[in-house]
Amino acid sequence: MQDHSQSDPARAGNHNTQDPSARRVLIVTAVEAERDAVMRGLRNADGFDVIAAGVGPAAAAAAAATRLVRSAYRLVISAGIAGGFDGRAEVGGVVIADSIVAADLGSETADGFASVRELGFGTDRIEAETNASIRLVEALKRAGLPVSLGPILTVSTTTGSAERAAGLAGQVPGAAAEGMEGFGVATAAAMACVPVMEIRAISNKVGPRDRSAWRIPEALRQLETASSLLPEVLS
Ligand SMILES: O=C(O)c1cccc(C(=O)CC[C@H]2O[C@@H](n3cnc4c(=O)[nH]cnc43)[C@H](O)[C@@H]2O)c1
Repeated sequence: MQDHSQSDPARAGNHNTQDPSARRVLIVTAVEAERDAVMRGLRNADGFDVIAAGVGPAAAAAAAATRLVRSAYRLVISAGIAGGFDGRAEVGGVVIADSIVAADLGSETADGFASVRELGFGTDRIEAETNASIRLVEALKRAGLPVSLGPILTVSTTTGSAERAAGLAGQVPGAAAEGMEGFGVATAAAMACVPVMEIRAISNKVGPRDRSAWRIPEALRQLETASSLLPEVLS
């Protein structure tokens, strides 16, 4: 795990503080390029720790949980690039989660996919912090970025076919984007009773895999812009 906290030496020993004003925001990305984009956007703003946890829900959950037991946070954010569902999120746009959905956590059955919720083993959906998410959507619109609010799916295997994309869109009505870390971060946040958000800049369409069509530099710029709005939105 790469840890590039915008650290404040004064908070050493600040573990589990009861002072809400002292609590910080934890932002978890998958890779260093995403972390660096978030940090460029934040421009050394106070009160944010940004870490690159690695790809996938397990690394994201473990890294977030490790930070959450060491320090008190008022909010945790899963941030990065993602695939966008046709008609819901365009490449070069941004998606903010209203809910964070574990889209492939469950069982295949004779009748199709059954989620962990349907199987009676827990939840497949964690609601995002509503007010801050809506404020960020409004700020992104004012900044002129294409933005949508909707479910962001977490998968352990990226979608690689039109059939799978259609299946996921049918399984989760309104599905807007697909990433690989959100539900891991959200699970760690929920267990620590901390609200969560997910911010995804769209680098590619969800569907047949064509890495040459991924617009990563553009998505990282949009992630940077979205991150630059956070200090005001969360103040
Ligand atoms: O190669 C690079 O320069 C580079 C820079 C930034 C990020 C990457 C990644 O490969 C990030 C992997 C990360 O991206 C998410 N992601 C993006 N598109 C999808 C998708 O269609 N389905 C699922 N996840 C997607 C995911 O969260 C990965 O962790 C490379």
